[in-house]
Amino acid sequence: MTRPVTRPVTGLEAQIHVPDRLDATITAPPGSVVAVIGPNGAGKTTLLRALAGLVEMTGHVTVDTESWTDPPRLVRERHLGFVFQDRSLFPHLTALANVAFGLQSRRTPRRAAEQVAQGWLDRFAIGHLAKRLPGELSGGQAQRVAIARALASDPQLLLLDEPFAGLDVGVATGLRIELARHLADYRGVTLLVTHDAIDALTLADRVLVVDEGRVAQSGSPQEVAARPLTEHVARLVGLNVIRDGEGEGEGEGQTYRSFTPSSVTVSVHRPEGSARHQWHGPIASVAPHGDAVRLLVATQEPTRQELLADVTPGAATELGLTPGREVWLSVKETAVQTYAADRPR
Ligand SMILES: Nc1ncnc2c1ncn2[C@@H]1O[C@H](COP(=O)(O)OP(=O)(O)OP(=O)(O)O)[C@@H](O)[C@H]1O
Repeated sequence: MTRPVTRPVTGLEAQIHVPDRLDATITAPPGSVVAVIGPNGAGKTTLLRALAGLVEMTGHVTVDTESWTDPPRLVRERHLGFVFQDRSLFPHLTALANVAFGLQSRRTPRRAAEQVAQGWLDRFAIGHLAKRLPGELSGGQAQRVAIARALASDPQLLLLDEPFAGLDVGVATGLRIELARHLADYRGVTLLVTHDAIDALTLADRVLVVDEGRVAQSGSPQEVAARPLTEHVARLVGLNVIRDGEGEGEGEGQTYRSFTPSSVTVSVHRPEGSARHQWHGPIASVAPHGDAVRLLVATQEPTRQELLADVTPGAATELGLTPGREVWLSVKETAVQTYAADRPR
């Protein structure tokens, strides 16, 4: 759906400070999809809620050259669509009326709003549930209504907080395809909080990594996946990453080393020689991973972090690789990628 051009479309520019919770700067051009990733409690939801006007903040939020913070606009005065984790559908309105609500509040006549709303519900395969109240829907169905509602009014800013969480795989896949189709034509800015590397890699043009209330990294999904700067992202993309010179400060100038779990050699005795990339510690967990067995090893000084190593099922049995077993890990120099952190943009 395209919106008539009534104002400049320049995207999002925001600087957000929420005491003790978040300090983040974000810019996103029109039509871009920014995946926001980071561990639990990092500040991702706070970022979205601050943009929506639901959290007290200092700084500024500018969308398509309009300031939403100076003077402060109420949530309902911000043209945004959001799906928060609690879904927050209006309990007394039917699914159809929930989706039509945003359109009507932007002066679309009721009949027309309901037609558009029905189209969205049909697209998400829940058209037959239009007359149900949220309390009569399953969690997954309510989530689809919430996503339909967020998209239907063609907002300037779309905020999706883990929209696929808790859905079964088939439904999530269908929604992803539908959402990707919609986002391809959407001229506003989308922020998508996700714990899924697939979402970040397939739906987003940019990734913003939030860690401990700060932006730890930002870049294209390919850049971030290839050169992760946080352990959390390394895990999401299935890599090991080690920060060199711990304690020497972080961010710009810091050097990182990354390598794949399959490049790690696991032995139960200290390997001969003095390989530069060698660690030692007990196995924390063992799990199947595709055709391999993936070990998580809690390495000791000086790295003191968990590293992944893939071994064949045969080797796992032969070497008795079970949790608690002490092992040595080593990696050849040629398998290690070394890079420096750029300043987060
Ligand atoms: N209403 C609140 N009042 C005070 N602190 C809060 C409030 N909501 C969240 N926090 C704190 O702010 C920090 C960031 O929380 P936030 O919900 O933004 O994290 P998140 O990255 O979205 O995490 P998750 O992935 O678990 O949803 C956490 O330390 C959290 O405990």
